[in-house]
Amino acid sequence: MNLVVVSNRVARGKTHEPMTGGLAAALLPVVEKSGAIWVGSSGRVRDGAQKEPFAEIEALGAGALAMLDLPAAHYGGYYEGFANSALWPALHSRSDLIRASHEDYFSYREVNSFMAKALLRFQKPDTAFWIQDYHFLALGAELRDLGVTQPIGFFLHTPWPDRAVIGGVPHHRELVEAMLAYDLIGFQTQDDCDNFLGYLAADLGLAIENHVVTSRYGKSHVQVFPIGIDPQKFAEQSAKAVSHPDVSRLRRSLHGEKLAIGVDRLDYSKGLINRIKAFDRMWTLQPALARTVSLLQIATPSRGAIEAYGNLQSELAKLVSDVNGQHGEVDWTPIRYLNKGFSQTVLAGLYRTAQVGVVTPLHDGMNLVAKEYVAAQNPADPGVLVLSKFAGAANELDTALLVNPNDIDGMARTIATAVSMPLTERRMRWEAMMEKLRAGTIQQWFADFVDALQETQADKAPPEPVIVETPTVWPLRSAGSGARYH
Ligand SMILES: O=P(O)(O)OC[C@H]1O[C@H](O[C@H]2O[C@H](CO)[C@@H](O)[C@H](O)[C@H]2O)[C@H](O)[C@@H](O)[C@@H]1O
Ligand SMILES: O=c1ccn([C@@H]2O[C@H](COP(=O)(O)OP(=O)(O)O)[C@@H](O)[C@H]2O)c(=O)[nH]1
Repeated sequence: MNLVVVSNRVARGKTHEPMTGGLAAALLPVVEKSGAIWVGSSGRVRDGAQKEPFAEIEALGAGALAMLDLPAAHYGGYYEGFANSALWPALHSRSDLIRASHEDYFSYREVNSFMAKALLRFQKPDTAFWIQDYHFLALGAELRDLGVTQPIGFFLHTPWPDRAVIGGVPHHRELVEAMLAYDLIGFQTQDDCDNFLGYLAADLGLAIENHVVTSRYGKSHVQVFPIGIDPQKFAEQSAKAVSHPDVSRLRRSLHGEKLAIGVDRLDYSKGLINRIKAFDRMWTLQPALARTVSLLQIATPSRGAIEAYGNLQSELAKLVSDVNGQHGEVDWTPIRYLNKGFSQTVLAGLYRTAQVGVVTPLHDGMNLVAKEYVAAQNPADPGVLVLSKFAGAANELDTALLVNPNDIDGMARTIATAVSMPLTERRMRWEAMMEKLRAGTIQQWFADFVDALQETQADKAPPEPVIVETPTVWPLRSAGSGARYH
């Protein structure tokens, strides 16, 4: 099978650089090994891209990475607009933040259609397409409209909320109907899957049998595939990274004091405000914990052109400054707050240095940081994970200290409990979590999805290999080493 993976953001094979987001971080090692072609945005835009598309193509393991310049006229409306100001807030149950104009929706559909046409160049008779995430809900339908009959799968990395919330997204009905062009639709958790099926049944009046729904496109299989990490890799990296200059400088600066760590994109879904308030509350209620435990919060800038993100950045910076002003001493800073990214190698060492990992999103598809923190611990003296019950990861990491991120007092008490947890209990909880991580690796996730996508073809007539030639399908101009695709 010739696999074509598609996502808005792609990652280049450089593990010494920070990864922006879990999707790119998770896919890089597995796509690299699989020999697939990974197609996504180059992060650049181009006037007239629809007439003359431009892709930078480079080798990626046994396969290739194709990075497309997206149409300048539609990029903003697609990425900052419909994808991240309408779909993202809705998918994270923040109806209050939904902002969507008809122009943005038009741009979103234009970029989906642009991507579909670009993908035809990578199509072979035995191709299977695997589309990632909410940026491309309608890409499968666009491909079907272009005559593609090969298997097309879709995986959503975010939550799928209650049907009432989805109902608040303009054009929700046509988008969900378009999703039914996918042969396989994957979700992170059973709750997401149930919410989606609930929408199909109640809003579209569709019958669902054994997680299979039939629409004008045929059958779509709806299943759960919790994304994982490579725990072995994080364990090895973290053991090595203790001697990295950033990690050893951090350790020396602690003077034996305990450390809690948070690593998040600066996103309102991550619950950063409530987290900082919980630390504030903890130091207020238990002053003995001042100087005993501090917080290192890495908050990597994200989607800064969107108002809600800019507002969060200002609010958070002010809150951190207030809390440091309140609890700090001439020789002690309660919160080290960094707006920059680190490579995963360094992160692994930072995770291992911290006795407590705090992962407290209000809603999160999975949250790979939670899994990475666990995998990076020293088996002889593991740290404690404080984890929101609203992160997808909580389904597997159920021996973490689970918290309600809206309950600031509760979180404050739980962080204090984590700081003083005895070694035997830490080990017991950690070993149970490691077992789950070893059972659900990223390699397993990738293989399970691809196998399930192939299985969806069992009840179909063998596909006619269709290579569509229409005047709207253009050749890609390319740069780099992969000209073999053109
Ligand atoms: O590409 P950006 O706009 O910079 O955003 C970064 C990514 O954020 C989201 O990541 C999700 O995927 C993770 C892996 O499955 C999951 O653990 C996390 O809960 C999700 O939030 C987004 O879904 C990606 O498309 C973005 O690339
Ligand atoms: O400075 C940083 C911060 C984060 N990450 C990576 O970014 C990903 C974040 O994924 P997660 O699922 O936690 O959240 P997302 O940002 O995708 O919503 C993880 O793999 C982290 O290791 C990184 O490489 N450097």
